Amino acid sequence: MAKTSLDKSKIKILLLEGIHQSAVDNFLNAGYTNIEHLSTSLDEETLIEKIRDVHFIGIRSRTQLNERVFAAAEKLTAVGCFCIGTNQVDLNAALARGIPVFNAPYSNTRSVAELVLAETIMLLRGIPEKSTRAHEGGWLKSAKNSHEARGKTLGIIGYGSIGAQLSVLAESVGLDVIYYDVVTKLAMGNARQVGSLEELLARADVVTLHVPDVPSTRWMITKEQFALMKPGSIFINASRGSTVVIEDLAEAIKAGKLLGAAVDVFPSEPKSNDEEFVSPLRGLANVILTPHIGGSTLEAQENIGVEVSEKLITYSDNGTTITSVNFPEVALPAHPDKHRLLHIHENVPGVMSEINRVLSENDINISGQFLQTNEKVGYVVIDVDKAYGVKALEALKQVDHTLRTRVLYSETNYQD
Ligand SMILES: NC(=O)C1=CN([C@@H]2O[C@H](COP(=O)(O)OP(=O)(O)OC[C@H]3O[C@@H](n4cnc5c(N)ncnc54)[C@H](O)[C@@H]3O)[C@@H](O)[C@H]2O)C=CC1
Ligand SMILES: O=C(O)C(=O)COP(=O)(O)O
Repeated sequence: MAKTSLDKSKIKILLLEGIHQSAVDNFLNAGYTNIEHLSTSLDEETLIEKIRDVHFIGIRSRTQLNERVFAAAEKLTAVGCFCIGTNQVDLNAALARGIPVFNAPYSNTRSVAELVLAETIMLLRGIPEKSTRAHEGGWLKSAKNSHEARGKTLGIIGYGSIGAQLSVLAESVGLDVIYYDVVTKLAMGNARQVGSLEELLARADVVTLHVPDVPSTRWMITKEQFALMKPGSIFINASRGSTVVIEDLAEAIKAGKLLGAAVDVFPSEPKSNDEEFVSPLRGLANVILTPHIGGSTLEAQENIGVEVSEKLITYSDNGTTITSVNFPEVALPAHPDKHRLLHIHENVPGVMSEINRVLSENDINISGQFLQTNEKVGYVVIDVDKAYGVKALEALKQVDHTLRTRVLYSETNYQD
């Protein structure tokens, strides 16, 4: 088993928001036993207190890791977002402290695509309203405003992992698919990319959003965009609540411009299942409201638990940062007979020569070196002979612009 600089039982892991047990099992199997596993998110003050002695934190979309939280997280080594979105994490604050952030870019995409296809069909048939009326003792048997999906046009905004999968599923029930993306994307099946958002809005019977929360998508759908949509069309958002002006959506539905909507994500979401959900969409007919559960299936959550815990374990055991969303990516081989030094520094000229100088001045023999940088940070990994572990780490700590250092001891000569 790989040896880290700290005894694994001293490496504290905090998992929030009901992360799947598969993650806990994975950590335990890898020798990490100091795990706190909570079913909820934490408010900022509690999180700040708790994170002080945490080495690895696992969160989902609800926990905000901002500058204040990072400032308190003195021992934090890496962050795992057990979801796709990383907008809840101040990635620059993490990077400035030499903390890589990982996520699970694919594991819940199918769950979202299935839900959106199901909602498309339900909304085209006016099922939410008919079902609500039946529960109340009413009987809305009518074909008015009810349509088959076959031959209707589905407009997908953001043709990434979710949008592209939805495209394939949608064609299988006879929907014609068009999509708009800021990047030219390979079309699945018979889908066609359109040149502008305006064109997509004007042509689609059902519009669905699958973009990340980035500056270009903030409030990208407002009353102006609803005005461009076909009368009687349907709008779906399972991306982020920051993309749509929700009051404008409520207006478009009340005015009868849209026949229905399904919304899974909101500008403001309850912090826990005990908090009231407040929204201008509440009570509107033919509107499906779901509590941010697009990716919440047992299958997705189990896979995410495995995927992200593996990334954290690999970083802890071996230093590999492949697929990190904010950090220079380095893929590293095993180091059975060498100690491994990890040095994270500000990316300014001269740091590498300084590192090599201090190692050479201390007569430390380098047997392997790996370097990757991004705009702000450099990540260098140096394998050295087993005799030099602690000495070399101390030398590296003296280098100007150092953000963080760690040593991973040789698997054949563990020193705590
Ligand atoms: N409701 C839920 O539970 C879930 C929500 N999500 C959300 O869905 C988002 C999308 O997920 P993926 O498809 O996996 O992401 P992705 O990164 O694979 O795809 C996003 C696509 O949006 C495009 N895009 C970016 N800015 C755009 C703009 N201004 N206009 C048009 N297209 C733009 C990108 O080029 C990319 O093709 C995530 O970022 C996350 O916020 C993801 C999983 C679950
Ligand atoms: O994967 C994402 O980005 C999601 O929005 C899902 O978030 P969750 O893990 O359900 O809090």
